[in-house]
Amino acid sequence: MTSSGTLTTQTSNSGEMSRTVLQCVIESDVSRNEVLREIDSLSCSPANQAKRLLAELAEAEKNASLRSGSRGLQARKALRVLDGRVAEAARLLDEPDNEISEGTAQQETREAVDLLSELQSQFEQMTPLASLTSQARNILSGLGFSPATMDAPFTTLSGGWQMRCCLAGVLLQPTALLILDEPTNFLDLLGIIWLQHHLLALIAAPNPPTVLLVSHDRSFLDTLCTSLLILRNRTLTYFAGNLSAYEADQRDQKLYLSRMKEAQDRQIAHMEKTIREGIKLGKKTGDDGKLRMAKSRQKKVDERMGMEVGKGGGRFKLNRDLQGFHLTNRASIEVPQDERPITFALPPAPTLRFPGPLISLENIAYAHPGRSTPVLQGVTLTIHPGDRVGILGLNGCGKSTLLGVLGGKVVVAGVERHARLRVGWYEQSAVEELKRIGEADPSLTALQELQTHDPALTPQDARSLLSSLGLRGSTVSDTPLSRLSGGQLVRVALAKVLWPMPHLLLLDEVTTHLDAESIGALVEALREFEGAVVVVSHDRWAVRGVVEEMDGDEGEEEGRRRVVFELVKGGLRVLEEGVWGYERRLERRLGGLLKASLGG
Ligand SMILES: Nc1ncnc2c1ncn2[C@@H]1O[C@H](COP(=O)(O)OP(=O)(O)OP(=O)(O)O)[C@@H](O)[C@H]1O
Repeated sequence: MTSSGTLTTQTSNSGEMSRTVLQCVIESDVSRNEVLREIDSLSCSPANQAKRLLAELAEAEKNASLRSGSRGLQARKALRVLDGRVAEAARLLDEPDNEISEGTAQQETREAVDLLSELQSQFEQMTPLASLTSQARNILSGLGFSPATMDAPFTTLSGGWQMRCCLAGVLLQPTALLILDEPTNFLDLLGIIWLQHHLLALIAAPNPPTVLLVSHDRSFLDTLCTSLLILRNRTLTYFAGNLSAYEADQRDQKLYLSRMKEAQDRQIAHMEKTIREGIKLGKKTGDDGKLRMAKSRQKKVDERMGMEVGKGGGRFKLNRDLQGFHLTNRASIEVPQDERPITFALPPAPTLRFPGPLISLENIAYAHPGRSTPVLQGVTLTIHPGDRVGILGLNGCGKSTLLGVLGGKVVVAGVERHARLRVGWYEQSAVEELKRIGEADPSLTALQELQTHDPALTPQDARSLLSSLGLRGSTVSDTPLSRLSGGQLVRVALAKVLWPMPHLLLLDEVTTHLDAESIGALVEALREFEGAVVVVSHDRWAVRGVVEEMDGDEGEEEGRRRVVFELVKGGLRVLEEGVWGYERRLERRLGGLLKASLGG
């Protein structure tokens, strides 16, 4: 059976009050449901199928040309069907058929029996419920559910966990086409790594589904994708390879074509010079040979310069590589022009009048009101100007709470700040907050919102700040906030964080609504930023890009500390092997669960 699973369509299926998470996941198997429904409709609708079948059989019984044995057999078959005893009916179907005469009644009976037989074979191919349940439990574990949460009612879950449950439902289905739209959005790194391995195993298994994946997580995309569909300027292009390969190919193509064009331009200039000289000399001396040679060269310049290599990499051939009517025999060399590149330009960080650390936390502890267990305990951390600090950790380990302490919202003992410290804090909920503001005032624009944030900000300064983050023109002054995309709202939120310019930037899951190209541009800008940056993210590529040293960095930024911490059991632990080491550790931790999720 060919079917497709989508993450989005499952939400409403899972909304019933009493069903547990596990039930929701199992029942979201659409192909299984389809077969069960059909069997159900055959056996449970006496008003149509059953009555008609029985009536036809009774009619057939009266027909002298039918042998009673055959009629009896058909009747028994139908009754089994109507009872919903599918396996029993299939066994009867395997019994040798008796002689059956032609006729409408018999024809319909035969159709019903065939249909049942087909349903039976589909049903047999379906995973038995017991193993489906254990598979569902493994998938839910991989996505971070504890056994207790699996048996809790679906409606008691938060939005993020409900989305994980829907994702589990999609992953459970046998499917020919698996469409996943930003599946990592609600996952922590452990969940992302599990999903990555689960999908890798799925596509390596016999009869793998085609997986159509939309994601802004580069590491995830690069590991999984074997080909890309690039939608740009309303045109869809195909590339055989992953995102890194595509970018490298684009760079190589551009370099190759621009070198080819430069060389050919020099050659043309030289040929034109010799043509001019040849014509001049030919006319002066009356040498027709020179004039003929100049003419032939001119023809070559006019018709034969351009692409020397065809689409397949071989010699350029007019018929194959340049179809249609053309005035020349070659395609001209088109060096791909960069589209308006996506850039983020962060204003320079202000300097502090006197030196010293920006902020120090000395053995701090914090428990949320009403909670007995502290979410932070014994945390010691010092941040100096220019530092790059990454904080990784599983969902709920306290990363946002720690940023709350650094940002001054959560007040605890043991915190010392530089007297002039200005902190810019991009909160995880920044986009949702802007959406709320936009809904409350449907005419409010990004420009107005920025000026509300700081009335001292002139419209020109607000425009130039938004423009440095990639928002320009009528998008900032005419389009209401409520109509901006998630990526555009991230830019508005960042503009608010960057004004007035902070010494310390706290970024909590800033990549969530950005596309891969924008994330690349933001990472690039953050690498250049002179102030200190603390980044919390489940995006391995982004944390690596902002915090860790890259080739060619050495010696460039003396004194800049780069460190990645894991926040675990309330405390910070330095990840000596950085993001890479953490990823490997999580893989080891997932161990058997990775094998179990595919029933292996
Ligand atoms: N205002 C609050 N009152 C009570 N508990 C809270 C509050 N805010 C957060 N918590 C709890 O504190 C713990 C840490 O939450 P926090 O948001 O800091 O984690 P996190 O590591 O940032 O999670 P995530 O990766 O999901 O963003 C969680 O168990 C959370 O439920």
